[in-house]
Amino acid sequence: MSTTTTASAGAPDEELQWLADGRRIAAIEAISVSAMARRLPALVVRAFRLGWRIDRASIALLLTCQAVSAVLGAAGLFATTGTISALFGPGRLDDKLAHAAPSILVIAAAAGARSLLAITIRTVTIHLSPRISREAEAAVLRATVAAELTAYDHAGYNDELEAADRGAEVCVDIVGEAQNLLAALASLVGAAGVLTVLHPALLPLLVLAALPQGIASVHAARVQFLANRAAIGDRRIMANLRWYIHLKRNADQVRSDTMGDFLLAKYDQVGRRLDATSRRAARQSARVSVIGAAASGLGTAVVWGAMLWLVSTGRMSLPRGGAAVFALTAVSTSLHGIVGYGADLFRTGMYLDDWSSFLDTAGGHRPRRGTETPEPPRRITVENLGYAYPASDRKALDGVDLHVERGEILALVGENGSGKTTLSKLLAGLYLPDTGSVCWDGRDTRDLDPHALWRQVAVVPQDYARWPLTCRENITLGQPTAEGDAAVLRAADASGAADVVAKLRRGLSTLLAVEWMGGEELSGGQWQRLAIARAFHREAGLLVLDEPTAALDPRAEHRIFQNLRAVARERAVVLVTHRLTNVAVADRIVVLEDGRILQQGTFAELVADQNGRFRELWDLQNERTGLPSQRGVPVGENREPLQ
Ligand SMILES: Nc1ncnc2c1ncn2[C@@H]1O[C@H](COP(=O)(O)OP(=O)(O)OP(=O)(O)O)[C@@H](O)[C@H]1O
Repeated sequence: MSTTTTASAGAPDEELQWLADGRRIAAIEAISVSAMARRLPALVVRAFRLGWRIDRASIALLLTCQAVSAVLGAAGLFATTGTISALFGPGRLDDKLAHAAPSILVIAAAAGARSLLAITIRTVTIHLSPRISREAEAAVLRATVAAELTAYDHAGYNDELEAADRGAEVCVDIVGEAQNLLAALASLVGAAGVLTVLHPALLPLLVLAALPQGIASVHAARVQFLANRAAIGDRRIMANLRWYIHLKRNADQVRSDTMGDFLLAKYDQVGRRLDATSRRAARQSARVSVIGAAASGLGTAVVWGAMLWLVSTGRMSLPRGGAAVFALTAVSTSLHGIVGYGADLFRTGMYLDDWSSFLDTAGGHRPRRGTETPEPPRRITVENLGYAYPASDRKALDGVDLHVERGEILALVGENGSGKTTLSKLLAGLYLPDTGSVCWDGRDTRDLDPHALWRQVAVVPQDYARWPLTCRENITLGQPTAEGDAAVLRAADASGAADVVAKLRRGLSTLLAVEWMGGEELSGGQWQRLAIARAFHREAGLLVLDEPTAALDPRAEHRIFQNLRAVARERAVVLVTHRLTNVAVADRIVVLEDGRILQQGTFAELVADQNGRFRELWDLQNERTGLPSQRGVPVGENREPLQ
C-alpha cells in the first residue's frame, strides 16, 4: 500500500466546495435591518448616478417626469377631497354639482397627464436599464482583464467574480426600483399633506401602522439575499458540473466510461444541499413576513377605528371624514409601495455592493509594477528564484538560478509537477517572484511595465485557447503586423498551419468556432498548429513553448523542431517538453525536481551522465519505444518492471 493511501485511509472524501472569502461573508451577515433602511437614500443616489454616467438626458427626463407626476398626484388628491367636501356639504344638489365641477376637471386632467408621464417613465427606463447592465458587465470584464494573473489563485476571487456577475445582471432593475421608490415617496408626500390638513393625528397613526410591515419586509429581503449569497457557491458548482457533463470535449467519455448516472448523482447531491439552504431561508422569511403583516393589520385597524371615533364624536365633519378615506387609502398605498420597493431596492443594492466590491478586489490585484519599457531581451537571468502559489503552502520553485539568451533554446524537463510551467510563467512575467529575481537585460520584471513586457512575450501554453474568431484573427490575435497576411502565412507555413488554412472553406477568413456559432471546427492537432503559428507570428523577444507538439503528428512535429532554430535566431526560446528526443534541439537543458534544479547541461552532457536523472528518463523513454538504449544494451533484453 502506498504512503498516500495509508495517510488517507479512514478519512472521509473531500466534497466539492466553492472557496469564498469568509471575512466578506461575515461582513455581509453582520449588516442590521436598521443599517439597511438607512442605506436606502444612498442607494437611490447610486442608481441615478450609475444612470447619469451613461445617459444624462434620460436621467434628467426621468427625474422631471417623476417630480411633475408627484405634483399632479397631490393636485388630484386635493381636488378629490374638494369634490367630496362639496358633494357632502350643505346646499342644493345642482349647486353642489356646479361647485364640484372644476375639481372634477382637475382630477381628470391630472389623471390623464399622470398616465402619459407613467408611459414616458416606463419607456425611458426600458431603454436605459439594459445599457446600465451592459456597462456594469463591461466594468467587471475590464477589471478582470486588468488584474494580475495570480488573482485567480486567491481563495474567494472566483466567488467574488461570480457575485459581481450576478450584481451586474440585476443592475438592470435598479433604476426601475429607485424610480418606483421615488414615485411612492412623492405620492406619500402629497397624500400625507392632504391627510394632515384633514386631521393632524391621522398621519402619525398611519406611519406607526405601516412601520412593522416595513421592518418585516426589509428583514425578509435581507434573509433572502443572505440565502442567495450563501447559495452562490453551490450554484456555481452545479453550473460547473453541468458544463463538464455538457461539454462536447467530455461527451464521448461520459458515454464510453458510463459516467452519466454517477455525475448526475453528484449534481443531485449538491442540488439537495442547495434546496436545504433555500428551504431554511424561505421558512425564516415567511415567519418574519407573517409577524410584520399581523402587526401592520392591527395598526391599520387602529387607524380606521380612530377615524371612525373622530367622526362619531364630531371632532371631524362627515365630508372631511369622506375625504380622509381617500387620503388614507392613498397614503397607505404609498407607504406599502415605499416598503415593498425599498426592500426590492435594498436587495438589488446588496448585489450591487458585490459588484462594486469586486471592482475594488480586482483593483487590489491590479499590477503594482514599474513603468520601464523593455526591449526584446538579450539575456534573461534568474537568481535564487522562489515562488509559492497563494493557495498553497508548498513552494513550486525554490532557489532556482539560470539564464537564457537571445538566439538560444533552453529546454526545461522534469517529472510532472516539478515546476516547469511555473518557471516559464515567471520568465514571461506572468507571475512575479516571491524571493529572488527574474531580470530582463538586468532589469527586474517587477520594475517593468507589464503590458510592455507581455508584448515581448509569445507563449504556446499546454492548454491553448481556441478563440471563436476567424482563422486570421486566431493567428494575429487582433494585432496584425505591418506585413499583414504575408506575415500570417509565413507563420502558418513554419508551424504547419498552412495545410490547415488551405483546407478551410474561406481560407484565413473562415470563422473557427464550434458549429453552433457558425464556424468550422478543427481537430486538436490542427488547433495546436494554429497556436504555434500565433506564437511564431508575434514579434516578441521571448518565445515559450509548453508541450507545443503534444497533439501533432510526427511530420508536423518534425517540421516545428526543424524550424525552431531559425525562429530562435532573433528570440530567446524556452521549451518545456517531456519528449526527450525533442530537447536534442536545445542548447542547454535544465532538469527540475520539486521546484529545484537537479541538473543542467547540453544534451550530450546529460545523456553521458550515467547516474543523472536525465539519463534515467531518457533510458525509460527509449525502453518504451524499443530503440537501442544509449548504454548499448538492446532495450528488449534489459526490461525491468517500471514502478
Ligand atoms: N494554480 C495553482 N495553484 C496552486 N498550486 C499550483 C497551481 N499550479 C500549479 N501548482 C502546483 O505547483 C507545482 C508545479 O506545477 P507546474 O505546473 O509548474 O509543474 P510542471 O512541471 O509544469 O508539471 P507538468 O509536467 O505536469 O506540466 C505542482 O506541485 C502543482 O501542484
